[in-house]
Amino acid sequence: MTYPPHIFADNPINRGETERRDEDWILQQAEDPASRFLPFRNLNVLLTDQTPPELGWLSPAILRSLPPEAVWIFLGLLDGVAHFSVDLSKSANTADRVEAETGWRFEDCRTAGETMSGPNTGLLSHARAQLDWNLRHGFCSVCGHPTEKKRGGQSRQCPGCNAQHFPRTDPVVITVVADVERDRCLLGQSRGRLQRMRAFSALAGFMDQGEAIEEAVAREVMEEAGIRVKNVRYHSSQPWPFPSSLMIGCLAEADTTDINMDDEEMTDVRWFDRSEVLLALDGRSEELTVPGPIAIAHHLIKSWATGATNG
Ligand SMILES: NC(=O)C1=CN([C@@H]2O[C@H](COP(=O)(O)OP(=O)(O)OC[C@H]3O[C@@H](n4cnc5c(N)ncnc54)[C@H](O)[C@@H]3O)[C@@H](O)[C@H]2O)C=CC1
Repeated sequence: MTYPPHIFADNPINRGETERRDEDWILQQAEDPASRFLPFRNLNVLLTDQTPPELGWLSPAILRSLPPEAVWIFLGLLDGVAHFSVDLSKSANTADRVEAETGWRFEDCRTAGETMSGPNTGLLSHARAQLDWNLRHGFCSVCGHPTEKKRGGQSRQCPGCNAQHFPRTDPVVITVVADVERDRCLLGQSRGRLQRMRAFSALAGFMDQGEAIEEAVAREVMEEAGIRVKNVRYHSSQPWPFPSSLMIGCLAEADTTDINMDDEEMTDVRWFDRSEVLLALDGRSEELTVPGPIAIAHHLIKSWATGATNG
């Protein structure tokens, strides 16, 4: 990894690719008192009451208070110890009891990413995305039959038609476009979260099928801002588990500079001078607010503004 790891990246776990092929081994690990379970409630994660908080791991005893259909997945091994995640959404009493007995709390994962420290945010993004995928794929998309968890939740299989299903990741390109001649960069405010925060960010959008990264960047910037780009360069990437995106961070140069905004998706698109962007990164600009360090957008903007390149 050439960039200092992003929040939600740098997962320390060994995913146990060989071990997870043995379904009996997984069941044994799920009963081993040394194993650890990370509970989620409505995709909110259990966090400890430390400062900063850490992931709230429980012992396998938690499984005994859950109905047999409760969804749990094998994440992998840390120092040889099996680590799992488990869904408590349908067991409100158990979830309430866990909070009362530990003094810990279930927290929205984005907030968790902002408040935790260290590489365990990578483990959190892995656990959230994989649990969410398993919860959403209880039925076969080919024949409609209920599916079965395989390899500890790394895939699902349909006993009706034998189709195998694997977790999907949705690639999203996100780009800071520079106007090299006038030393400014292009940022936009999309409807929704950025509009509510009155913030501007790098332009982002889901990749289409049959599209290269460079093509997706050019299309998204043209769609949202009406600007043609050249010299698209990859910067770094960030897993973004809401629910299953992979942010592909890029830098590009403007080939044209007249903005023609898509006002269905965007509320504003503007060029910002480097001096204004540097102030905004420090939270000292009256004109511009940019996303915080949890977002790859922040690091792309910073790379451009400070002249730092990556790779
Ligand atoms: N970590 C970061 O720095 C940033 C992360 N993001 C994330 O990137 C993603 C895309 O960003 P935006 O385009 O602003 O998002 P958006 O969530 O506003 O999506 C735009 C449109 O794409 C469609 N869509 C939703 N899910 C899709 C999917 N899986 N595949 C294809 N199309 C889909 C929907 O019609 C939606 O209205 C979002 O998950 C957003 O949270 C966006 C900007 C910064």
